[in-house]
Amino acid sequence: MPTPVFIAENTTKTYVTNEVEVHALRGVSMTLFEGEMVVLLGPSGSGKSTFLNILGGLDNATSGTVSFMGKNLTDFSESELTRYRRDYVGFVFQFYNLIPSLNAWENVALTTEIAKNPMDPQEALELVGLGKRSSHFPAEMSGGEQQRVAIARAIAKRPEVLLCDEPTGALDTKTGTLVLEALQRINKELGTTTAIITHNTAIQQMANRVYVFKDGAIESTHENETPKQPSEVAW
Ligand SMILES: Nc1ncnc2c1ncn2[C@@H]1O[C@H](COP(=O)(O)OP(=O)(O)OP(=O)(O)O)[C@@H](O)[C@H]1O
Repeated sequence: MPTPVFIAENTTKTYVTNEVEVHALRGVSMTLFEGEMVVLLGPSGSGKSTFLNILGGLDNATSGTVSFMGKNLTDFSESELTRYRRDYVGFVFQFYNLIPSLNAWENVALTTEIAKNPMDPQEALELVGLGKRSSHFPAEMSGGEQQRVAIARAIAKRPEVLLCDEPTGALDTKTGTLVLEALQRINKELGTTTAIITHNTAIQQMANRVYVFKDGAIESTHENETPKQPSEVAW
């Protein structure tokens, strides 16, 4: 039996702004298993990022429970959440958030210096196919290369989970494929449980399991018996 990493049960999230309530999540239940790659699809505003942020300890649920490896995240204090994010979670966002004045190696070293059991920054860069670019600065790299540095930075601390919010959203097909190949390689070689939010429905073909969000709930889910390689996915 695969081990559950996350178990979310009936998770809701209501944002209240100027007395207006937005029901971003209306009762999401989902189990993510160790080593899985899942894709979250759904229209804009359907709650995907809110859910991913709750899994990653960047936000908290209004009701329901979310457990990570048997521990209830909803009971964590702020300092426990900070430790959880630092030790267990890698984040990748649409925009790479690299420090322009640091080269690729130094950008990755920023996280390895505070991690418990990090890999060498060079090893992380090699995993994403940028072993030869470690002394290059962000301005000297393409968008896809910068995103791969951001992925190297996220995985260099050997996180249990990698949470990616539109990792290819700013990229063309060719560079996007390289980024997806890096994510798939990390998932396979390190066994990192990976969740990817995307608007690109073709990307679902590389996942083990797909969840489609609608209006703050999961509208449908399905499994892929044989996930495809990014290079086989036409988009
Ligand atoms: N901090 C916030 N304060 C108030 N409302 C918010 C906040 N964050 C998200 N929302 C609202 O919650 C709903 C869900 O947003 P969310 O970003 O989770 O959707 P999404 O599916 O990720 O959308 P997208 O694909 O556009 O990123 C939206 O109506 C959004 O406006």
